[in-house]
Amino acid sequence: MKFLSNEPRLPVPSPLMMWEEGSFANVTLIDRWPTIIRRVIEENDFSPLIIENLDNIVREFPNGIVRSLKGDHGADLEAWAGYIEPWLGQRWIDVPWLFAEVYLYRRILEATGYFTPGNFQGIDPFASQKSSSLVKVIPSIQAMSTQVNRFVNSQENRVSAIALLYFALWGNRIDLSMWPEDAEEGDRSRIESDSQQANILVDDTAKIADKIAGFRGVRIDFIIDNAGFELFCDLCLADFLIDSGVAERVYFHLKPHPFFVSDAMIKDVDLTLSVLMNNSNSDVSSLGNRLTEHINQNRLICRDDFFWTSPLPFWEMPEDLRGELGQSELIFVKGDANYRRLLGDCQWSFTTPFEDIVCYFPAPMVSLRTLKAEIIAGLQENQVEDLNRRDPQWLINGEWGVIQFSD
Ligand SMILES: O=P(O)(O)OC[C@H]1O[C@](O)(CO)[C@@H](O)[C@@H]1O
Repeated sequence: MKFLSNEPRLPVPSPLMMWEEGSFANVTLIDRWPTIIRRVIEENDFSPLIIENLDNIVREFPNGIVRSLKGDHGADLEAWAGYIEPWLGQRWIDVPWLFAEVYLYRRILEATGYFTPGNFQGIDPFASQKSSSLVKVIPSIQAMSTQVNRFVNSQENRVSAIALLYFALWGNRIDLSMWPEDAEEGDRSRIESDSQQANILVDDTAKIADKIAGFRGVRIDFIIDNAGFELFCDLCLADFLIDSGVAERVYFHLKPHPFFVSDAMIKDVDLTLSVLMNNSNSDVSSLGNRLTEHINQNRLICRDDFFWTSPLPFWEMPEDLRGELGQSELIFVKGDANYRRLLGDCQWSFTTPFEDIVCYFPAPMVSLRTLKAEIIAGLQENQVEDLNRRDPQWLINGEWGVIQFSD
């Protein structure tokens, strides 16, 4: 029997909070957010007033109070009045982590005048980090473009699809809110084939490849996460789906404004394509040209929507967006923050069946996510015990991934 509902099938547990000392959410509030804001100040040429606005946000952590947004001309102000209402007047440390984090990124834009007519309107405070991270991964992009062009000319569609799914997963290891592009972390775009499979905790790739094998000229969607190497990997998968005839159209759902440092907007797709097209390596430029052709022919379509930058769980998706996504045969949900929203950022037991939570999703979906928050579903009990023994940081270090399919 098909279960039809707009909500998870199980009672929803309470959300992840930030007050628990030692939790990743607490470290995020106390250490990571101030670092992110200081970096925005260093990397931009903002006015003294804007710098003061940004400094003031840092001073609010952790005991400052959640307040309404100022009338900064954002098209999302009315929606935000509703999101903030339940938490108004409460301390940052006492409100749910997901709400606080999304509110923080909106407050940064209020502080920098992103929506306000004036000198800094439309300036992406994270632009320089995004573009230097893209430059840094050019060698990986060159190596991968050669491979992708081979996939496109090969008859082995199943093998190609599986390889590209792994790339699209591990591309999510790079995330500038966690690992700034100049961090001494080694090259996170390096994808080693042995760790590709060994570190995947749930791997539904075979089921997805079977599903894709049955498609001809369908619609496929991506709820996109980071710009840079991850977006490049997503573009490679989209290119393959279109070229192989699997998809007639691929839709990319992007953020309407800067978010979580490295999240991709439509302008980041445009920038990536122009970097690819202008690269001196012919494998890279031909891939860039092909992707641009897909855009020109309306086969690769980029959309944005304020729902993607809201603090709501995905089961509160507005009806029009739900109807739109419902036309898709398969939706790739990319990255950690989107995974948190899929699960409502709640404290599910790690062994809760994934399907029992995400059954509300409007179309078959695949989550491709490396773990960067203390939330997950769909594991086996012995897996959790084993991971706790082997790698105490397994939930947050980005070294482990899931490819979880819900039909
Ligand atoms: O780019 P991603 O994969 O969505 O990750 C965003 C990161 O920011 C966080 O929200 C923490 O600040 C994590 O959940 C996640 O690691």
